[in-house]
Amino acid sequence: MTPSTLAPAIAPERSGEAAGVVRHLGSLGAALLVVFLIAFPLVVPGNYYVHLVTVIAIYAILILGLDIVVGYTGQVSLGHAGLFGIGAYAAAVLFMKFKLGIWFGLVAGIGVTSAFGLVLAVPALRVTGPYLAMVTLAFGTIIQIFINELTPLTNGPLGITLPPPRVLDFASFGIAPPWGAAGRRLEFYYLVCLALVLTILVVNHVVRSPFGRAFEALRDSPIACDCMGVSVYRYKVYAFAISAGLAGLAGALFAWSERYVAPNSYGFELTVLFLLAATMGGRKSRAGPLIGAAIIVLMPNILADIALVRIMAGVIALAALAVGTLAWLRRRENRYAVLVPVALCILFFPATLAMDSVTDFRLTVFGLMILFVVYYLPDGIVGYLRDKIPALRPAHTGAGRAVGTDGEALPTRGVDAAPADPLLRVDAALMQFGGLKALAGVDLAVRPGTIHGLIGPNGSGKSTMMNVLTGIYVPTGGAVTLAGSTGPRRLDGLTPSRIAKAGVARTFQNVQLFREMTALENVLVGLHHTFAGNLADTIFGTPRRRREERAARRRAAAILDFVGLGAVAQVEARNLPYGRQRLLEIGRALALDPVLLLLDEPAAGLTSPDIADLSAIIRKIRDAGITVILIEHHMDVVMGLCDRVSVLDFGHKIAEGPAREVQRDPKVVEAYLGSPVTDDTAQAAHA
Ligand SMILES: Nc1ncnc2c1ncn2[C@@H]1O[C@H](COP(=O)(O)OP(=O)(O)OP(=O)(O)O)[C@@H](O)[C@H]1O
Repeated sequence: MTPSTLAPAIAPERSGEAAGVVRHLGSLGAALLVVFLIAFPLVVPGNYYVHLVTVIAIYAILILGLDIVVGYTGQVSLGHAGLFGIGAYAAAVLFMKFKLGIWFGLVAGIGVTSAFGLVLAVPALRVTGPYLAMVTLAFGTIIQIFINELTPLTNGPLGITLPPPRVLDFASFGIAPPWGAAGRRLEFYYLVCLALVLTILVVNHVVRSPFGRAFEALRDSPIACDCMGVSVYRYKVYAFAISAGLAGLAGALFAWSERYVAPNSYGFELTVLFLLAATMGGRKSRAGPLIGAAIIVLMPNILADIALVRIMAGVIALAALAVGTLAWLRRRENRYAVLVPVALCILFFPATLAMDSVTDFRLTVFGLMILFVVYYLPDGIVGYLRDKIPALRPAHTGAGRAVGTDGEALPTRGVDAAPADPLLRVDAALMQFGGLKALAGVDLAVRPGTIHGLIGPNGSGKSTMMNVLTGIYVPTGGAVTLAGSTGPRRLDGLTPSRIAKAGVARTFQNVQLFREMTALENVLVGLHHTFAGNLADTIFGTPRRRREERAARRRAAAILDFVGLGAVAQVEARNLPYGRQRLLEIGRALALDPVLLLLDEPAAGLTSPDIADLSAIIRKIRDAGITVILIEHHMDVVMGLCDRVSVLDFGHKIAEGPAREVQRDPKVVEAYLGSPVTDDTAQAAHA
């Protein structure tokens, strides 16, 4: 490759050694958690504190699940308190009606809540943003009303009382419990701890799997995710169902922990608390939900003790004063921004002195905490620490893990059509936006194994054609047909993900990478179709799942090498220079094993050396047997690469043929220069 902004190797964001340290830190954290959970009731006796840790662990299970929806897929759910309530009632009703104990309750909690989660997700996840928030909020409210009104099943407002849970049923085996009454009380505590540890393991497996990558990808760019053959809707539903299952598990445990369920325990206030915990702890981490759960469980206890609140308010006020003073003395840029939070933190101290109790202002305190998190801690406590201490950043890509580069970048996928027959046919494509015909009956025939240029002035309909070919737009009229081994297949009307699976990959005019994912992970999303493993394989981390992951990583590394990005495999896409982002988009598209690759202005914004590298890569792609449609404004690129060129103008095809011939076509010259062709203008156009 020629020296260019594409070429200089970027120091990988984190060396393999550092990533190894992170993995060790993660394992160390997990080991410390296990030791803490085992030792806690032995070191700190007393039911009160054991119960406190039990509730923190139960909430953490729910928030770990909520993080999959909120942190990974970027959706908002205000319905998780409702799901928590369903889990609790599933366990409680099972006992009240059939005297079935805790184990049945846990299974029912997970099963019933996952089913409710699916019922909610299937319609709700067709909408996004505020609409999704409203639908899930309505769900939570309806569940609470139902629980209240369905008295024959739920005992209505009176609630259901449960006996102490019997985790190990020694009596059934006719043996006496080997430990005394105090030990029997701890059985439930250790069951909750086990559930928490298993939840952490399962969530780890899920988020590091193709499922987890799909969740992150759909948050970063839903359109690119669909065009990689990963159905955004389907994976949102998966995320919601997994999250609901964990909410159900937490709910069932909570019912047996409190030994009482009542409708008003699962209202809007709890939903707000869960969201506060998920955002304050820090998204996309296992530590974040634990920290968040601890905060929301301990906070009401702290707020109930006014003396403790005053001490804490005093400490916060002093810290805020120090931060504010330093910001002003050092004339930091953020000194105006910190003014309001510093003033609020300082004023909080005299306010606590004036009050006898802050319990009644609990919701106000939580509201202020949410505001604080949203404005000053958007990535939560864990996000803040990761920002300040690079060694804590996640090694979720397995950075540093040896990735073999012996994989084959582009397996030759036989061209199914005979070379003379077109691989892609577009017949009379019509795309109308109101009164505007962006495509007014365009025909196109793209021969296999060629680079077919699609050019035209701005607004002539090129990107619209790309969007029609990839299913982002359903054409108003006409047909799109792709040749295949089983005969021609109509693409118009199919979803983008189905078209992608049929073998049509694309890049975007405005780069659409999965920004928070590394280069390697971006390509792995493109390789999603190579994973046959299902959700059970993912949850249990089966040998098949591990085998597929290893093969995909080898292949992804080979693809990155193919596009010259091997050295930056572990760099997050958002941190790559623009030229490399464009190459990464091409690599990701190649991972789909396409028969047809659509490149939408790949040279836009690149320097001349970058364009030379890019042209070499596009040629290599064609030589590997992949047909390319190239939209490009750089005429030298089009002339140098394209076997045939079609020219659009105002939604009509005005010329087609070999590149050199088309360049001289008077209609083309006129379309580009905006005036009828003369000898002078023709010369100018050729230049
Ligand atoms: N979603 C849409 N809604 C309404 N009009 C649209 C939409 N998409 C494209 N158009 C219009 O269709 C016409 C063709 O746009 P298109 O983006 O396909 O042109 P283009 O040839 O790709 O232009 P450029 O080279 O600037 O990217 C333009 O007039 C554009 O405003």
